[in-house]
Amino acid sequence: MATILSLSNVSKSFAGRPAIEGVDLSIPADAYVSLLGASGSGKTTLLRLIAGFDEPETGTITFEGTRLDGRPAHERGIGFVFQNFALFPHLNVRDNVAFGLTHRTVNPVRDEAKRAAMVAEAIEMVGLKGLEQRSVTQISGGQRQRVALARTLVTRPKLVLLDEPLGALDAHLRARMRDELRQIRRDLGVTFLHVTGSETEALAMGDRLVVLDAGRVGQFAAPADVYAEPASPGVARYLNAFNLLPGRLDGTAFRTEAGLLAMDTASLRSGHEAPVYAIRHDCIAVRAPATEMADDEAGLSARFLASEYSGASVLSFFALDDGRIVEVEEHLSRGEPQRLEADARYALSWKRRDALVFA
Ligand SMILES: Nc1ncnc2c1ncn2[C@@H]1O[C@H](COP(=O)(O)OP(=O)(O)OP(=O)(O)O)[C@@H](O)[C@H]1O
Repeated sequence: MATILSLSNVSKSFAGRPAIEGVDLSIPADAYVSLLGASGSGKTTLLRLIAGFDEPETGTITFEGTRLDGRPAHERGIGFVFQNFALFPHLNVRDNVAFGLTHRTVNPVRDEAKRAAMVAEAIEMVGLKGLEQRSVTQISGGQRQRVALARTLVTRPKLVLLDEPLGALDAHLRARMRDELRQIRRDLGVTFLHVTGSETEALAMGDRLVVLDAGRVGQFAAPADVYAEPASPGVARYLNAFNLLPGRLDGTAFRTEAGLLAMDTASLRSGHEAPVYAIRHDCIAVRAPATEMADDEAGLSARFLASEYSGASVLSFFALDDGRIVEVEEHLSRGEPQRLEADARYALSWKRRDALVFA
């Protein structure tokens, strides 16, 4: 796959504190790339460096084979859509979309007929046909979001940076816009680099997923691969799908404060400073206390605290003997959820091969 954007050893700090550290990335052309990370992990800083609102202290950024060092934002040919997409309130939908084409310094489109055709095409693409004359103060949040997108797409960038573009929308609209964004991107064949703090959004939308961990690239892979095999406890934490139990290797097992966990040697991922045992929420079975474990299983005893329904699944919270909370996810498609008694003890168990042991 051809590379459209590459970053090599890019770093940026604020008042001596690193925000981005030694980032190397090759973003493929014609792809949807999600960028996930905790608050403060450097996501916005990275986008600002690519867009040209900030310059890196070290490293180089290359876009379509050309180094971007020192080149101002408006000459980079990179589009961006930010969360608080400031539209011009005194202009209607069409004029908001046309604004960027008319006023840009590089290749402004002054031919009126050509400009009108490009604007109409962009408006149609984002599904706003019929609303051209409407003031942007008289349309819904989702429609405003689409105006912001059309305003960027009309300039036909090969790369669009999106910083939490769905952040201001309600849950229902967010879900719908996810599909629309993917579809629009596919139709155009451009690259989207989409920053989100939501792991579900990142996993659902990206063909590729970058996980930023304290200013560094924690992992860059297909979402399914990151989910199945996070590269570090830090990456696993952002996915919000793993129980992470600190402890230490003890012979062929892993010792936690809450008990000894049998493990397969194939589960071991070496090279990590602070040892952590990781087991995904949806890999854990809840059984009667003192249920015998099979030879290929591991588990711990825990006290049931509470459950939370979230549509298709139930998330149950248990306390281990060291007070640590373990989460168990049960998919309702597999049948009625178990009835669990508050404060009662249960045996939590899982297949050893489903665990990852970072040590
Ligand atoms: N202009 C600035 N001046 C000083 N520090 C800054 C500035 N911009 C960002 N930072 C710091 O750099 C780090 C990374 O910030 P950044 O906004 O890139 O994170 P983020 O991952 O986008 O966070 P969020 O998800 O909360 O938006 C943070 O510690 C932040 O406080």
